[in-house]
Amino acid sequence: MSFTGQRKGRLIVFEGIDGTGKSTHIGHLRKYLEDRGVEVVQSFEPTRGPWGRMLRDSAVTGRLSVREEVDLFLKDRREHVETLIAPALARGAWVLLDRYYLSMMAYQGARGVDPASIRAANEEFAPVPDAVVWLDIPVSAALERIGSRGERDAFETEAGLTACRSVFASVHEPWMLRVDADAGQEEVARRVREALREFLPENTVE
Ligand SMILES: Nc1ncnc2c1ncn2[C@@H]1O[C@H](COP(=O)(O)OP(=O)(O)OP(=O)(O)O)[C@@H](O)[C@H]1O
Ligand SMILES: Cc1cn([C@H]2C[C@H](O)[C@@H](COP(=O)(O)O)O2)c(=O)[nH]c1=O
Repeated sequence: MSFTGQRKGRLIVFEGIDGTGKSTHIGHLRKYLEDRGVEVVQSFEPTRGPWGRMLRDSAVTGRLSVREEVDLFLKDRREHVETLIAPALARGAWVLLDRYYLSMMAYQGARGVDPASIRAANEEFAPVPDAVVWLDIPVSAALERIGSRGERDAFETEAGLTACRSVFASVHEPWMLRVDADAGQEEVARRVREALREFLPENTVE
């Protein structure tokens, strides 16, 4: 089975290793779209639901086994799709997500689970994105950005992030849009709009 819900809106996902600027650039894109009259629903994974909270707690209190992570991320995402993503797409909103199942391919993939089987398990119920904006920066630059905001958590080791970046790089799909995010915020925001040009209202990029 794959997702069969109505899709009048767009599903745009921001992905990348930690500290690449996903939440910053979702904010910029949201403003750009809302200024042009588009209804935007912004969300993130792991969510604030019960499964998502267990996952976030584990980043601080001690990492779960990879099987437990897979199980919890799938439960969290299923609930996210049912309660927020599918209804928003059905009514025509644009859904901007900070992480989705590409993160699971990268992060649980980096812990030894086959990324292709993770993708297949997710696509049984989760809508395939219209576009994934992969914000790419070198791991050293990401660690610098993470470092400047305080302690790193258990998901944020150098070896782990290097492995995750390789998984993102291995996804070759027309909807996987790599954006070089190792530049100032204004320039990266412009690159994001350029990458999404075909989707944007009136096809304009300013
Ligand atoms: N283009 C940029 N150049 C320099 N710094 C940036 C840029 N974009 C974001 N930052 C800064 O980098 C830090 C991380 O940004 P942000 O929280 O948006 O990243 P993120 O990808 O959402 O992180 P995480 O995945 O860890 O939640 C913040 O301090 C932000 O101000
Ligand atoms: C969706 C998803 C996320 N993760 C990891 C990736 C990050 O290290 C954390 C979330 O932290 P953020 O600062 O809120 O981005 O969760 C994962 O391992 N698998 C997933 O499916």
